[in-house]
Order: sequence, then C-alpha cells, then structure tokens
Amino acid sequence: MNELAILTKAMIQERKDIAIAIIGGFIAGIAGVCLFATSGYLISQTVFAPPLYTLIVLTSLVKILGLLRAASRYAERLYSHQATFSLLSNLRTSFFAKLVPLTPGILGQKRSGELLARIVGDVESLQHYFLRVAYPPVIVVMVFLATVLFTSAFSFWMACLFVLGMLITAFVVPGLVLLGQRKIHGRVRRQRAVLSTEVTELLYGFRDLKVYGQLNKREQKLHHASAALADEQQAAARHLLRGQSLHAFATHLISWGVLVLGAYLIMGGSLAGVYLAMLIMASLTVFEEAAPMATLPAYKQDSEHAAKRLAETVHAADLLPPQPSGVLFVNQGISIELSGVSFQYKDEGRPALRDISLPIPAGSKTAIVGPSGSGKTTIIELLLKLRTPTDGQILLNGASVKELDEASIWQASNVVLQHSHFFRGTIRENLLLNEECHSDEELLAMLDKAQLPNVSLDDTVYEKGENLSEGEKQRLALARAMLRKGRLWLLDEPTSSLDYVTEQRVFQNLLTQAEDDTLLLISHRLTGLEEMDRILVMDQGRVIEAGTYSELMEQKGYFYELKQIELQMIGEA
Ligand SMILES: Nc1ncnc2c1ncn2[C@@H]1O[C@H](COP(=O)(O)OP(=O)(O)OP(=O)(O)O)[C@@H](O)[C@H]1O
Repeated sequence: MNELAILTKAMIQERKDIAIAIIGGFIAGIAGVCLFATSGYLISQTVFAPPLYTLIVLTSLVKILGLLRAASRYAERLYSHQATFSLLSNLRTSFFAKLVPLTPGILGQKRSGELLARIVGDVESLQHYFLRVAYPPVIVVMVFLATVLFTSAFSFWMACLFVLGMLITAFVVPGLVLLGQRKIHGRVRRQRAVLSTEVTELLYGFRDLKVYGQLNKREQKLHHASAALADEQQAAARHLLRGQSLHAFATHLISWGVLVLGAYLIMGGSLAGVYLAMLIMASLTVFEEAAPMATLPAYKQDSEHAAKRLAETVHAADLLPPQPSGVLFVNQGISIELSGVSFQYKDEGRPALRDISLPIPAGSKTAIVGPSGSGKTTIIELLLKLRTPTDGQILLNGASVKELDEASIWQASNVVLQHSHFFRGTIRENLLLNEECHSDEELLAMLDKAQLPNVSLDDTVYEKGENLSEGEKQRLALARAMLRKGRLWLLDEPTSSLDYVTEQRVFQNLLTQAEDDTLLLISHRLTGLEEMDRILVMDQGRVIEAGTYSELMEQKGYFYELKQIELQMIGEA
C-alpha cells in the first residue's frame, strides 16, 4: 500500500529503537513462556519428590525468568513508545510542511471543522500503525517459532498443534474480525467528521446563533451528533470485543487440545507425563502473547485509511511545481502591470475579473473603488500570488508573477487584508509577527502613527483579537504593516471601521511613510482619495472608469454619482 510506504520510510529512520523494542519484546515473550513452562514442570516434578537442589534450581529459574520478563517488557515499552513519538513528530512536521503551501486553496474546498478533525485525528491514528500493526506480528511470530522449536523436542504432533494454533490466532481470528470492520469504522469516521463540523460551527458562530435565537437548536444538533458518534463507537467497541472473545475462545480450545493430545501421547508412551503441565502452561502463555493479533485488523484499517486521507490532502503538494527562482527585492520600488487579466473562481458561474489591463508605475498611489463583489480583493490576491489568473499576465517590475518566488513577493509587500488575524498573546507579539527586530520605542511610535497611542505593548490580545474593537484591530493591523520594509502597499479597506477624523490622521501618516512606494488601496469611502494619483472604478469584474479624482469628478460618471451619494449620507451636501 503506497500510503503506508510513508510510514515504513519513517520507521526505517527509527530503526535503532525499533530493533531494541523487537529484541525486548521477543525476550519478554520467550521469558514468559519459559517462566510458565518451568512453573508447570516444577509442579509436576514435586510429585516425584526430587532432590532439594532440583527444586532450588527450578524456583530460582522461575524468579530469574520473572525478573527478565519484567525488565525486557519495560525496555520494549520504553523503546517502542520512544520510536512511536519520534515517528509521529517527524510525520507531523513533514505533513505540516506539505500542507502550508496548499492554503488557502484547500481551506476553500473543505469545511474547516472537518479538515481540522481529519488532520488531527488521522495523524493521531498513525501512532497505532507501528505500536499495534507493524511490530506485534513480528514478535508474535518470533516467540511462536521459538516455542514450536522447543515443543518439537518433546513431540512432533504437539509442535504441529502449536503451529495450527498459531495459524488460527494469527490469521483466522484477525480475518474474521476484519469482516464487518470496514463498515463500522467508516460510520465512526463519518460521524466524527459531522461532530467536529458541528462543534466548530457552534464555536465560531456562537454570538450570531445566540442573537438569532438559534443556539438551542444548534446545541441539540450537536447533542444528536455526539450521541450518534457514541453509538457508532460502542458498535465498533463491541465488534472489537467480539474479536477478542473469539481469540480467547480459540486459545483455550488449543490448550484443551494440548491437554487431550498430551494425554493421548502419554498413554501411547511417546511423551513423559512430567512434561504435560509444562506444555499446557507454555501453550496458555504463548497464545496470550498473540492477543494483540485480534485487534490488529481494526488498527491496520484505521491507519491505512488515515494514511490514505493524509496522502490525499497533501497529494497536491507533490504536484505543485517548485517555486521559481525569480526574486522581488524588498528595497526596490515596484511597478505593476496587469495585461488582459481575467479570473474565475473554481465552480463559479461567472468570472470575478474580466480582461483587466492596467499599468501601475512604481511609486504611484492608486485607489480601487466599486460596489461590493466587483472584484477588488481578487486583484490583491492575484498580486500576492495567492491565486493564479485564468487568463492574461501580471508583471511586477517587469517580471511575470509566475516567474517570481511567492515568498519574495510577500516579503516585499506590506499587506493589510479585510480581516486580519490576531493571535493570543500581547500587543507586542502581535506586532512582531515577522522576523524583523524592533525596539519598544519603535513599536510605540508606530502604534502612535496608527492612532493607537493609549495601548501598552504588554496588553493582552485574546484569540482572534476578541477583546479589540473592529477599529482597534484595523489600526493594529496597519501598525503591523507599517513596521515592515516592503515597497509595495496592498491595503484592502484598512480603515473601514474608523471614524472620519481618525481615518484621515492614519491615512496621512501612511501616505507620508509610503511617499516613494507603490500603494494600492481598496476603499469603499471616497473621502481622501483626492491625494491618489489614480482612481480605478470597478464594476462586475471590469474597470469602468479610471483617472484622478478631479478627472473623474469632471467626467460626472459613476464615481461622481457615488461621491454625491456619499456626500448626502455624511451631510455635507
Ligand atoms: N473564495 C471564493 N470563492 C468563490 N467566489 C468568490 C470567492 N471570493 C470571492 N468570490 C466571488 O468573486 C467576486 C469578487 O469578489 P471580491 O472579494 O474580489 O469582491 P470585492 O469587490 O473585493 O468585494 P467587497 O467590496 O465586498 O470586499 C464576487 O462575486 C465573489 O462572490
């Protein structure tokens, strides 16, 4: 199985720990068999009143074997778990590294709750592959073969019975457990995905659901999903339990077989009676060692499924071409040229951008205005190489975006998106997201420029900036962008939640800092656009008007009408 090849490769990296774990497991298994076999032999020998030294040797052997078993079992557990955790940590890191370049596309295709549950659950499931699938059979077979070899010294037929027992417990019982397993586990996985989607949606939408009186309904849905998952898990556990019972039944049957065959051989004179208890004890112990085989199919299937889904999720990463070598330098002024650019979102009926051609010289200030949904944000996403144009090409400093390494574009850009993300931590930590170093004085000066003078750098920021107002979030995001050294400013409605006075102050500071830089500003408000070199008016994915503020006002077109409406709304008409 191809997907499990990733795991096998990861296991090879941990071969030293795995080898020690296997040796430890083998010694523990064989010491257990010898321990109980010796006990059986000791019991039988006492009947014949052997010399005292025989009893002393045998009881000492029992004690030594007991100690050996405990010590080697400890070593086995220690090294197998050590190998598992290193394996998991390597898998997590390599999986995450593959996942990162796939965003945001992958998040657009999947519901985030389901995706989160899948990734976390699947990576966790993989830990069972080594601990419960790959390595127990190796130990079971080794211990069985050693026991069969030992038994054959006493009786060929007894050894055959042990081999039969091995085939039943290692292959027949797991095979039977596998039947029906697929269906049950499929249902558990589906139900788990439903539950985590419900939980994520309830957590993210808690406030809106409460305000719209939908919280109870949604909570009930969550309870149903949770109860359904519990039912499916119970069914899966019952199935597994049936497998374990079947295994216990089979092993006891074999032990009875050993007793009957032993009695028959003793009666025939081909086996000494003193060995019977020893063989029975050996059979009971060796089959106990094989107990993990009963649950192996469940874990195997789970791991295979998890590995398959993880491989599917990151498969696209392997298909992604390596990033081109072109670089956009941070300290260079940046010119933009869009020629014949069109873009259509996947599965959308109409294009978001249609045949856009515009040159934006280095150092110029351009505003994009237009009704909601006209394609303004999409332009920024294309410039940042987060999406690829369906048609046409975009040049940055004369180089096609296709030829540029995306990381260098992000490095050279100061970006404020419509919804900036904030992490749980302090204001300082949220300002210093990039690797640039800034003193506290610089940070405070920047907060001042962004009109957040009363904020302390040690103030706590909750997850997603929950304790900040929308306006504060926007100013913090602006301060974060203003700390960067890029020469391209891409600002998507960065001040839409600010009052006019604060907006103008922030804007002036921004324009002063970006004096020689290229600035692209998406704005719904038309106030303050007088200072822009060029204003583009967009509608339904096209640029329908372009010019300076005064040119557009003179044209008395769409922009002029928008301006009149805005003036009326703010009472300045
Ligand atoms: N991830 C997406 N998947 C599918 N369609 C999308 C996606 N994002 C945007 N669109 C569609 O593309 C079109 C342009 O969207 P875009 O966000 O660029 O508009 P906008 O002018 O920035 O809007 P707003 O002013 O409301 O932010 C819209 O019709 C929108 O529905």
